[in-house]
Amino acid sequence: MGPRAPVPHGAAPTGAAMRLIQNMCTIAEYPAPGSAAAADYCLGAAGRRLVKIAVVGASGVGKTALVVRFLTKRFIGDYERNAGNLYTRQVQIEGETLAIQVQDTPGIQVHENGLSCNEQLNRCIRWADAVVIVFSITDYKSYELIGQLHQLVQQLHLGTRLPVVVVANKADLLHIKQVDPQLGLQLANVLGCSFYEVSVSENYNDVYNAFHILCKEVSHKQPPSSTPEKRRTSLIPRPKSPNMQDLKRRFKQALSAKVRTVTSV
Ligand SMILES: Nc1nc2c(ncn2[C@@H]2O[C@H](COP(=O)(O)OP(=O)(O)OP(=O)(O)O)[C@@H](O)[C@H]2O)c(=O)[nH]1
Repeated sequence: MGPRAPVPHGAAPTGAAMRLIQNMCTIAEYPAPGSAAAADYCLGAAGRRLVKIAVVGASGVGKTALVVRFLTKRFIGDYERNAGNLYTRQVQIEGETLAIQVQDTPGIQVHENGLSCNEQLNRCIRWADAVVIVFSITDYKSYELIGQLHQLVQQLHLGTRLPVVVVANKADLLHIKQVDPQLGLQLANVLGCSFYEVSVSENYNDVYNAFHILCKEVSHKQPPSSTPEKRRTSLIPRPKSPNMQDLKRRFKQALSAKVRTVTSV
């Protein structure tokens, strides 16, 4: 068995989930921006391009289950309430291996006067290259939150169109459905987001596809030429072009020396 994942402060996935996920830390443990450790995080040992994804949504919609399913292909039914863990894995996108980091975020509570958006959530969204907004088809309030969360993403990324996918989870619980997944699709279309209806408990492929499409969108937005490897090669100094004046002068000197030698014979 590999090394145990560090146990984060506060609540976390159950022991079973923890043992499945090797490469994990909490937001608090994330290296400070600009530090050497952060640079390692950004590229990984192999210098791969990095895609950072934040998973947001109301409490209990299945965010942790979704992330764990994506990372391990397993559904682990029971999680303690989440304090915000960061997970990493690699994915193949169009022949390129990308390092991806997935940030699970604490569930949002809805109050009469709006969202309880703490600074931790804002920080996660600011940090992300792409966002998964999750709602549950068994919870109408979680559906109503989508618009506000999308707005928050836009506010925190002014001037950029961040790739966002809306995920309607718990598709297996049709008997207690409160939201028709069609509504989710319509809203996603209006917001210009991709949409997936999934059952984290019953299907891995849909979960994988939702993350895959985000990675693809991000990778298209960050052309490979911006990778540090490429930038490094462009920093290698080009040989200086020969100075023509200098060459001419030296040629003349050599010529006159030869003439002198010939005349002295
Ligand atoms: N039937 C069913 N249950 C699910 C599905 N996805 C998640 N669950 C269950 O829903 C409950 C909540 O899942 P979590 O992953 O903890 O939800 P969360 O959004 O991370 O919750 P917070 O940590 O409070 O934000 C758990 O009991 C899961 O087993 C699903 O697709 N189908």
